[in-house]
Amino acid sequence: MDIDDDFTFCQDNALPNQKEATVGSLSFTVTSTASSRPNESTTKLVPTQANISSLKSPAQKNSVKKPTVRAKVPFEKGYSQMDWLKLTQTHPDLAGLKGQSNKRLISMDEVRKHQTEGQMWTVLKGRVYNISPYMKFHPGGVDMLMKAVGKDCTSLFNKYHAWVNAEFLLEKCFVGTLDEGQ
Ligand code: HEM
Repeated sequence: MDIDDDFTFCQDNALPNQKEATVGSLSFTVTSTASSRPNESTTKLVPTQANISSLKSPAQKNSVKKPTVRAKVPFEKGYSQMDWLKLTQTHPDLAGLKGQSNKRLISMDEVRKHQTEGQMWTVLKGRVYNISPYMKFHPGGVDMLMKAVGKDCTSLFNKYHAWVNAEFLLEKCFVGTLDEGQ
């Protein structure tokens, strides 16, 4: 509300262009307000801080997304993905088969029994792997991969990285096919 419109705002003798007038027995103080208003065209409207933020569209507000935290573990020297690929090409028996065929069915019971150093088995998408040699190469860390040992880790695997080509990475660690009928 403007000062001039506010009848509670008393400015006795404060305004210019005042004169006395009478109508019958009543007398009034007549005040001309024509020149007392500031020139509105020169008035600047400066938005407050609160207004500035409310002027932003919702799209602008949410355009900066927080990055998803990825718990990738820095690899130890000699345990990069490149080192793993080299090892898969040079090691004669990463699966630890010792001459046994990998063209056989393996029960879940047998998988559960393989939880020792050198023989850590897991099931991924119906295939059984010895992940023991891959432990220190796993970019998600040893602790995470240990959760897969002796179990079917398919859902965990898909939860963290369904896009990873494990069939290729663990090709040389393949020990057999899970016997789904058991
Ligand atoms: C068993 C076979 C597995 C293989 C071959 C494998 C392989 C990989 C690879 C290649 C990466 C790097 C992914 C990237 O750079 O985008 C990775 C990261 C990771 N893995 Fe695995 N992984 C396996 C199982 C698991 C399991 C069972 C878990 C969880 C219990 C897990 C948890 C993680 C985590 C937390 C990361 C780091 C975060 C990320 O890259 O998004 N992995 N893994």
